[in-house]
Amino acid sequence: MVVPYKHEPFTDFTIEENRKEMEAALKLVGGELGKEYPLIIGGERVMTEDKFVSENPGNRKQVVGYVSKATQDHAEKAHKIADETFETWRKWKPEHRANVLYRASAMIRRRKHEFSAYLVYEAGKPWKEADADTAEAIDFLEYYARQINRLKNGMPINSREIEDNQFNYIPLGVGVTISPWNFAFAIMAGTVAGPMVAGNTILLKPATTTPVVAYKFMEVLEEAGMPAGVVNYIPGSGAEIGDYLVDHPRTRFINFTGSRDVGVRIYERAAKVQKGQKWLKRVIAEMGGKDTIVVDKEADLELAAESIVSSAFGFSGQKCSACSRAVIHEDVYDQVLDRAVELTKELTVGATFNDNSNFMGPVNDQAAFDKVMKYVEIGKEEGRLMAGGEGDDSEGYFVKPTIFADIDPEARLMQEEIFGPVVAFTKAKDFDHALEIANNTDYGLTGAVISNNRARLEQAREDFHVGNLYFNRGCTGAIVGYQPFGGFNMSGTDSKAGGPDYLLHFLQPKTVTDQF
Ligand SMILES: NC(=O)c1ccc[n+]([C@@H]2O[C@H](COP(=O)([O-])OP(=O)(O)OC[C@H]3O[C@@H](n4cnc5c(N)ncnc54)[C@H](O)[C@@H]3O)[C@@H](O)[C@H]2O)c1
Ligand SMILES: N[C@@H](CCC=O)C(=O)O
Repeated sequence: MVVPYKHEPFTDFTIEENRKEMEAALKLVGGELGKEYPLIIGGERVMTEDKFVSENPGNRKQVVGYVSKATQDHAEKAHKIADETFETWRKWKPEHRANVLYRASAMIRRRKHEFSAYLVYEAGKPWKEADADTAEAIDFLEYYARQINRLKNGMPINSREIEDNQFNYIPLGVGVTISPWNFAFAIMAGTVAGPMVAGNTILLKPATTTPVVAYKFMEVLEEAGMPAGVVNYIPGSGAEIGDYLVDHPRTRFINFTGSRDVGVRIYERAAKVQKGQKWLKRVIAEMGGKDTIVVDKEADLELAAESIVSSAFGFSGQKCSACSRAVIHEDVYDQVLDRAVELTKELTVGATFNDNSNFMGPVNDQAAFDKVMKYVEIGKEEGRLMAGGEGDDSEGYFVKPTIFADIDPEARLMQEEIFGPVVAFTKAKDFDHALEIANNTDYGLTGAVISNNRARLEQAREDFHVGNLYFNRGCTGAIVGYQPFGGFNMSGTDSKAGGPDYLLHFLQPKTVTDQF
């Protein structure tokens, strides 16, 4: 019998044995860098001339891998194979599909640090962040495998004397998973595993800067017993194959995680019924955030400063959940700001593949570096620079953790997703005003309130309009099965990854009445 779900524990790298194991994994993966990777279509390896160069963002000269780039012809072939494979995969017993995920998860757990090492090289993650990403990938596989077992017999409904009514869930068909680079393993694996275990077949288009870790995941799925053609690996550019896959009349659903602009584009395109299309496509689009921590006047101010700093600068602020706005009651504003600045100035920034002591690694690539530095310049015009404000892209893409004070709630720094280590502070005259500012964005993903006043926390529970709300802690770090994750408004369709309803997005209920 399968034991009840429990999330994968994080590794404590202050323990020497763990540190040594991670160093050994980094060495092992270091020896694998620079390889060429093919597409995987129906289990077949297809090497293309044209390749993505996946670089280490902490050392731009280091190539992590050369990854084959799918064309529209490859996408078409993969689509056909996924369509054919659906006819057999959908008939697999749900518990047998779940067994593939249990096996894959066990294999990843045994090679946990190896996967984290890929994330350190390919995404520039600090060890702790890489370890959390790998743990979350394991969690998604374990959790969704259990969830399909919960749904496999449908739901009870009523029957009259002369009939037997049954209500069951069946899969949808071929889905396209389009994943981001920032949780290059967890989100990629979760957005594949959920629909897959539900009986759908998948075309996986991973982010172009982190395709190698996705290839390693494909190898695990295959070794764990996934039949050829169930998940097809087709990295490619958004412009060349992204639109093609979204528009394809045989695409049944799109499971997207990424930026608001791309999510909205996919949503609009998928709404158009194409020639030969027999259904309305489903779109699951989890998008950006502009997340706020509110600090009340009655609050643990040390906790407030620590929560803001860790949520703003963990993984260089490159989380959709990252705190990019701190809204502080005017009575305690200066104290919280000063302490956050002090804590921020203690943080170290540098490469993480050769040094675990750096709190922050690089940002993702040149485009991310340029974007963050552009916002630093905007911030200098919109407010007071209190910490950071500098970047260095000579070896890798490093930006110092940056705090701006006294930013107007309507300013660009308070409204636009930066996706880097920049947080804007603003003053609220009372708690109502703080919530008003917190809700004043197009997004609605995460938020936190630091307060010792129960009535105000309860007020926030009702009025702070975000998909994931936290009290007296930071606003990042949702755990699969404990804090189902997804946002409101322009943060997306609120699919709640890692939640009990998630698989229903990839299933359709069918009612059968047998009259006697
Ligand atoms: N809400 C969430 O759960 C969540 C989680 C992680 C990241 N994010 C968001 O993701 C963004 C960062 O990730 P990113 O930079 O990889 O996002 P992105 O939108 O640039 O890319 C995401 C994916 O979309 C693909 N893509 C680009 N153009 C496309 C097109 N025309 N058609 C189809 N696919 C296309 C990319 O290649 C990539 O695989 C941030 O906005 C962040 O907030 C949200
Ligand atoms: N689920 C992650 C964020 C994912 C988006 O980047 C968190 O809760 O911090």
